[in-house]
Amino acid sequence: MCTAAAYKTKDFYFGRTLDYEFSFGDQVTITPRNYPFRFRFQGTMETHYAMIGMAHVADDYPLYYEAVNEKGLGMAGLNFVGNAHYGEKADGKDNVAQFEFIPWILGQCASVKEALRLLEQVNLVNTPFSESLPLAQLHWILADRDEAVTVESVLSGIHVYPNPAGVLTNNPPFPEQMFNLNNYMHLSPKDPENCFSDKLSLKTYCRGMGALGLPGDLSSQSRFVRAAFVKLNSVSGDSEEESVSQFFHILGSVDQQKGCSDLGNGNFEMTLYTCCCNGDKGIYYYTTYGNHQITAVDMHREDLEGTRLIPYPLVQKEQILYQN
Ligand SMILES: C[C@H](CCC(=O)NCCS(=O)(=O)O)[C@H]1CC[C@H]2[C@@H]3CC[C@@H]4C[C@H](O)CC[C@]4(C)[C@H]3C[C@H](O)[C@]12C
Repeated sequence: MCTAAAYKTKDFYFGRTLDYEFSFGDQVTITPRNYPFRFRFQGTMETHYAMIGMAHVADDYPLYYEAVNEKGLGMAGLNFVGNAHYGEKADGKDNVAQFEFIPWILGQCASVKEALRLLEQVNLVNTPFSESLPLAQLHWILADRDEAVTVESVLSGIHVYPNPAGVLTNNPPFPEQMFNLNNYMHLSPKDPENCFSDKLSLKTYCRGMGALGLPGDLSSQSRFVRAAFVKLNSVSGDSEEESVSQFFHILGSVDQQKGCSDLGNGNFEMTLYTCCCNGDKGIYYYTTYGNHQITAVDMHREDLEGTRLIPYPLVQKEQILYQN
């Protein structure tokens, strides 16, 4: 499972948790403007917006899990197993292989508005990257500082939904996730009133009782409710430190500890990494399961006119600051 969120203070922040039982070999990867993207059906994109995100680099190609571009548009792919469906190549469409979707959009679009226009033409094609990297069943959240949408390619075609919650997890399909929030409209960050009965003198005996009933488990529907509640009620200062810190706290609400989701054979799902991209500054912040210190890569410290990928291996070990 994974959870993604878009958040705005002074700047725009976008990030996700990636939950899985093993790593694909992830690297924070910058794609500069002149790296040629060779699409399977759409020819070569010689120049494009620069982007930064987490990717598995294979054959010198950045297989992005999520990224933001230099214009502040962010996009993340999250598992959508059993529902995702990609088609065959179709005439008169922009045929984009599933693994090319993030470069296709972030390479050319400066905003969600621009992406919506491009999406009308897109046909997501079921071509795998390679034999060893087969199709991933995903859906996507696309967000800028003004709005967010969810993109789902299913049997009936591509659907683009406005995403006013600005969060995404996994199954069920997005309209059901949003409908399910109706069940939680009574949750509040404020103290509850006694609506139960005026014949009982019920009282708030501690803080935080307004959100009693917020689901605490790791299922994707529960994480959706939790991430939406925490994000939409989030209060933080708007400095870079306060915003980034708050963003990690928001995603901390859906953190998966190793041991709590047993997949059998000694495998456990856990939050392998959590990231927060500042879309305005092009800075990618991350923590990993084994390293709680926030590490950052700033794309503007690199030559964005370059032609070669710039990958950074993750800092995976805990860095403890001894005070004595
Ligand atoms: C595993 C992750 C989702 C985590 C998740 O949600 N786990 C819950 C399981 S569940 O919800 O219980 O089912 C997803 C998210 C993004 C994916 C990569 C996207 C690029 C590339 C596409 C290629 O085609 C295949 C290889 C490739 C590197 C992909 C590997 C893997 O698929 C990634 C990491």
